[in-house]
Amino acid sequence: MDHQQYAAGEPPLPPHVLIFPLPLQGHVNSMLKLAELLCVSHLYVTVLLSEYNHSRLRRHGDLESRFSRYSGFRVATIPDGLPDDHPRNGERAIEIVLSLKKIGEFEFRKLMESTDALSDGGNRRRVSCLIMDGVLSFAIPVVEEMGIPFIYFRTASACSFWANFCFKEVMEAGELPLKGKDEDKYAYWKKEELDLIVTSVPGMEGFLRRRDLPTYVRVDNADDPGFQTILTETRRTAASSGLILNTFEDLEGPIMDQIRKHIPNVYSIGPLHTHLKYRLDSEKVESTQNSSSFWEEDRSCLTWLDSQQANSVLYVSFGSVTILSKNELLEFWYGLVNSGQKFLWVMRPDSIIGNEDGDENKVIPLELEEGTKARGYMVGWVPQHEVLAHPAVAAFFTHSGWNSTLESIAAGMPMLCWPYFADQTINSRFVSDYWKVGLDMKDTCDRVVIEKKVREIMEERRDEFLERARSMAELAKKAISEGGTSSSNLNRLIEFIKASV
Ligand SMILES: O=c1ccn([C@@H]2O[C@H](COP(=O)(O)OP(=O)(O)O[C@H]3O[C@H](CO)[C@@H](O)[C@H](O)[C@H]3O)[C@@H](O)[C@H]2O)c(=O)[nH]1
Ligand SMILES: C[C@H]1CC[C@@H]2C(C(=O)O)=CO[C@@H](O)[C@@H]21
Repeated sequence: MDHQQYAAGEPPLPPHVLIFPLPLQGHVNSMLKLAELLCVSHLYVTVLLSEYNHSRLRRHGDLESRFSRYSGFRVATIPDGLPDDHPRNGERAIEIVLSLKKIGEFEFRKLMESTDALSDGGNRRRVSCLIMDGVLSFAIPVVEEMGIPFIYFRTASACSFWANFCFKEVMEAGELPLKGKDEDKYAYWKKEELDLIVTSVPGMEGFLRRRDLPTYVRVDNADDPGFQTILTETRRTAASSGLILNTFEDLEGPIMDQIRKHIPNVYSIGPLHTHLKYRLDSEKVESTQNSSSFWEEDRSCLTWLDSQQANSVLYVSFGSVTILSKNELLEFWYGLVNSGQKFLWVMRPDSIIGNEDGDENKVIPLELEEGTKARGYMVGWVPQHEVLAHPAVAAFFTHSGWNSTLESIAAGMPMLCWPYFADQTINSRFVSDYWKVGLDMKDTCDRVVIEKKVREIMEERRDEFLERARSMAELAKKAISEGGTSSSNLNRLIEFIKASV
């Protein structure tokens, strides 16, 4: 126990956890949920955000009001090193990692030294534990010098973490599916070589194909800075006191057993969104419809859903990073309209390449406009948890980001997957071929295929997927309930944090 942290006769100050998510929506969402779970357990928490994202959250989310009931909660900020007009989306999202790798240590050291480890003039204990995003290790030299223990939180799936962890072996086995220099992605997708089974990721030998590997491997040479960064940052996790994953044992237990051979202390504590709701309910804390969105939520979609028949709508969203070319947009649009199904489609304002001047209406053929008026509804950003829980929604057409995948699993919702990049390509393979709760449509963007798959997920095979999705949702519920694996792991994590002061 650190005796300098409280005056004689005063009760000791609570442990102080510093949480640093990679500044992307998908990472901030799940790490803020962990932050709130720790606040509910009366720990002091500081969340470190990038200045850029903090201002977006202040504009569109409800961070301040949501956390105002926790006196031990604070936000701190550092720059991400990118200019304000950097897109921070699409394939360029990796540049956030590369930029922080360059400037992060300097900025983090400055922050920790100038604030005496965020101790607020002695009102708070100095940071006693760091929970760091699993792709960022720049803070580690600083906390090691200060004697602060650290844990990684990888916000992606266990299956993708494990495949990334094995990249070196994949490379040594000659199984890296390198893309030709300047090769167009559609030509690359057609390569038969991508259908070969990967043998060098233990536990996935039977069904993982090269095209299912996380897309960091889709580079023209193994020296690519993005690929190398993911490889080294993932391997570094083994040097930490533990690894937190937003998943649960009944979903990814066998894969986590592989990870535990290298990192014995794995805390699977997901699904975090339902876990948080469960603990807030147990503590009789009102759980508001909280939003940590970087875009304004358009709640009119709920009114539109209210006017639709039960199980009649396909929810379409490709998350916070995906960007589509105008051609891809048209293929999706025709596929959806031609399927004859109702759809609610999230189209972020920044998600179409070349639409910065807001001229999207110029290119929309009349039949698409009419088909959308009759059967569709489009919005910029939605309250996704509420949409997935709405009785009108029958299936989720998703990019297979890990939060969306887990949110869909917890809602017992079948999925049609069109992975865009990163971990999404392996998540979608697990959805279709391991958990069998949906269809994988990777590496194609063709209106005829889209129409066919939409019909399959909405009509022809929905019952089959629904049955498995509902039993998976039950297992997710069991995991976060008292005595469940995620609940016990969260308690174990809190004990670790308390013991490290
Ligand atoms: O209209 C919308 C659309 C999305 N969401 C939320 O935004 C999050 C999106 O996260 P995710 O589904 O994980 O996708 P990305 O935003 O693409 O997340 C990034 O981060 C994830 C976690 O590491 C990775 O799995 C993804 O590949 C990566 O792109 C989810 O919580 C959604 O509920 C909304 O609230 N409203
Ligand atoms: C931009 C990407 C860097 C790595 C992150 C990731 C992961 O495997 O942790 C998944 O998708 C992206 O969010 C991140």
